[in-house]
Amino acid sequence: MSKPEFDHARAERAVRELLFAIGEDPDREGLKETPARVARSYAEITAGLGMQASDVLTTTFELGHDEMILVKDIEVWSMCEHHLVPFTGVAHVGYIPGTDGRITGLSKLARLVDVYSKRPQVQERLTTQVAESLVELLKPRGVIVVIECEHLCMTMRGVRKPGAKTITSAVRGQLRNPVTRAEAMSLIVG
Ligand SMILES: Nc1nc2c(ncn2[C@@H]2O[C@H](COP(=O)(O)OP(=O)(O)OP(=O)(O)O)[C@@H](O)[C@H]2O)c(=O)[nH]1
Ligand SMILES: [Zn+2]
Repeated sequence: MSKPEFDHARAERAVRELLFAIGEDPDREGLKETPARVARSYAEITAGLGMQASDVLTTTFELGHDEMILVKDIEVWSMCEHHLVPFTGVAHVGYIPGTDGRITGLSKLARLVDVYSKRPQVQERLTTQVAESLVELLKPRGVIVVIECEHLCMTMRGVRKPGAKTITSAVRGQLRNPVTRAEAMSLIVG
């Protein structure tokens, strides 16, 4: 699949239109550079659209490790696809290597979260995409992904419930076993 290109000129035109729509003057001093800034900012916060999991899950090692590996508290900044405002929190990503004992670099798990969070998203899909790409690319015996986020669309507008957290999980393979799952959850919560 070819990478979608970010169209800066189009984004700038759209921001200029939006400024008109809210009754602002995009040509006034303080706003002159705003369309270009917002376009650059959107290119950055949607950069995951131009990437796929295989771009980041590159380094794998044959370590013969067959116990769970868990990276917790990975910072998440994503964008709610309904309102285009951020949702933010943490992701916990764990897996039990496959029978070949192949593992990946720890940072790659955090990069994987970035691939799927840097785009318009819903939290449920983000959670499943991270889990399923690990299943596909690492062939692990089990995977657990738990994501806890606060959605600014529920905080700064609409229902206005600051502090409300949404928790989603995706569990695959041996981590569905109640004992293994409980061990993973105790590491995440503890
Ligand atoms: N399931 C799910 N819902 C989300 C997510 N992000 C935002 N939403 C919800 O998407 C819904 C969109 O509802 P709509 O009724 O179409 O939009 P709205 O009128 O702006 O809704 P309010 O936010 O209730 O004011 C809202 O209930 C949001 O809370 C997400 O990641 N997952
Ligand atoms: Zn929203």
